[in-house]
Amino acid sequence: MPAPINALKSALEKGDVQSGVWLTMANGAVAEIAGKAGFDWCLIDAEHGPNTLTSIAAQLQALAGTPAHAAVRVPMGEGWMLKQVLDLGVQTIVVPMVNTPEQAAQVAAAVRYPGAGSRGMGAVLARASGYGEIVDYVSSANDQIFLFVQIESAEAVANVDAIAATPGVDGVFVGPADLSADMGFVGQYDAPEVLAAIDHVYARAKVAGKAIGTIVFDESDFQSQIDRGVTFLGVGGDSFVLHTGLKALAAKAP
Ligand SMILES: O=C(O)C(=O)C[C@H](O)[C@@H](O)CO
Repeated sequence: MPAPINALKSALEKGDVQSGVWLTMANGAVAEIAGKAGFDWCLIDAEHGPNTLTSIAAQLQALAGTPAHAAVRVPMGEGWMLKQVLDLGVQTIVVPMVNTPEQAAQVAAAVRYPGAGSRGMGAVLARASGYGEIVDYVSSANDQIFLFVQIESAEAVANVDAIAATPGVDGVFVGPADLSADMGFVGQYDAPEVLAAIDHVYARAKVAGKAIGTIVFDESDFQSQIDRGVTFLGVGGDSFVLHTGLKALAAKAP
């Protein structure tokens, strides 16, 4: 029995748009609600969400019972973090702050077993292999990994060709908030210089044949992102929806 097919990877490789939501509340019930809401994927954010391996595991178990594909963003591209998250069974990984091809190569190696990387062996006892049920996990896991590296600094933009060309990098994900801040336009996601940099990243990712991801919060931006080549489209976050939804409800309360 091989590793499960990564349906999100299959869809992205066909160029299908896959939209999803950021999960930052570290809560299994929230993950379950989001997973059943109709999104193609839910991303458990361990960079800006208060997530631990325990809360990530709980959300993965919750999402397993829903149609949504589970992705995880690790806090940084550290091999030990990636190993632990992969052993939980995650197959789609987003790594923030990848600025150089050397960093891209390091994280690409960390998420795949020898032959294509340096991922440590341990899954036979882990959730990833069904605690040993998936006897061919190690020999089949590499092909089901989808790695997004985040382009979210001026340095990363300057290095985008080399980063995108890195073997094992499957997609580039633009972080508008950090990119605009690093470029000197804090909070100004629509500054012309920022938009030009993002367009450059998108164009170079297309040349490299890699998937493009980003996250926007205004539904009026969704189609333009898709028109520009984004297929892994974040459309919002759990806490933001809860905040705005509860405020709207409170406004109606007698
Ligand atoms: O820099 C960004 O923008 C991202 O990487 C996405 C944010 O971290 C996410 O919290 C949505 O704003």
